[in-house]
Amino acid sequence: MSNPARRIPLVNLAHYRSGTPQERARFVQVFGDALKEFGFVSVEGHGIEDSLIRRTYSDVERFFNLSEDKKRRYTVPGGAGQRGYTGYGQEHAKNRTVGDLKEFWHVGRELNPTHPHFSPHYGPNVWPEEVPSFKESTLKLFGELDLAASVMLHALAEYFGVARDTFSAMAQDGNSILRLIHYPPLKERFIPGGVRAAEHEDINLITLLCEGTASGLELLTRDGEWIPVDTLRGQIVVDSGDMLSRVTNNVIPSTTHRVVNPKSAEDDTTRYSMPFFVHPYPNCLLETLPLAATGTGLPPITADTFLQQRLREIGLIK
Ligand SMILES: O=C(O)CCC(=O)C(=O)O
Ligand SMILES: [Fe+2]
Repeated sequence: MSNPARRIPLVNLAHYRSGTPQERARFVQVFGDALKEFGFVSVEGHGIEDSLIRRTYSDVERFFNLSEDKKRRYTVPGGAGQRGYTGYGQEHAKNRTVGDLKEFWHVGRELNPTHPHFSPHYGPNVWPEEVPSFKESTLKLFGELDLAASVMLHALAEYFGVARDTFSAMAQDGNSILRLIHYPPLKERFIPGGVRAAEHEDINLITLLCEGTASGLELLTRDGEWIPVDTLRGQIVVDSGDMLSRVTNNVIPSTTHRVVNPKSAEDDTTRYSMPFFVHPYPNCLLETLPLAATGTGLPPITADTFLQQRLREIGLIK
């Protein structure tokens, strides 16, 4: 059952960046409470130009309109889908075997191989020669989302009353990834039993989702109710992932969400979306922070080991 009357909280990032002390404090409170209680929050005033989002979607559409043969040339062998193209049905949610009804492209951070956070597991990017502007638009969007994310992570640290860079330092020059997703109409491609994105939790710290081009995203509330998430123009939807849950000792649990299949032939249109997964640097130790939690939490693990485990569980490492 989904109840369209419930809406996730909305905050304005400009209030945190340049508002009055009261506006800043209010942002911190609403943002933190929303992640804790809902696992999702909508953010406006994020400063990312609408024209950049349009331009990126247009490049993404041009890429996915290429033939299968051309697209497959950009799959990186042995790369666990972390850069370039991953084909339709390749990824499945943890604990499922049927692949999701989507294909996607991953853009990673451009790090020099001599950088201390460079890991041979993740890099370098590849670029589709058929869409010359793809590199510029996606890297620019990557940079802007990265910046917005670090501001949000500052606010989250303030929420917990810990040093402002507690979370942002984990993600600084980290393994964040921009995922450009194409969900074709079901009448064109379908896998029996498949879902556009079966219910799952994101692996990373937080995810920033620019508005999708069609509806379908739903979240599972902490009390077990599926509700639709509107990804409106001008707003970024933010959700909490497993790594944040781990370092906060589940004070901020990760949030289960999914993208449901179109419900009618009329709704059976193409959907694009662009989640930006904020990841720590590979050697970052995910250990329980001394926040308000009780108990000691799970044993420390590096972000890299954790991610490799999860990539196996979702079928990207065979
Ligand atoms: O397409 C969307 O709106 C969400 C996709 C998603 O949840 C994911 O790729 O982890
Ligand atoms: Fe997700």
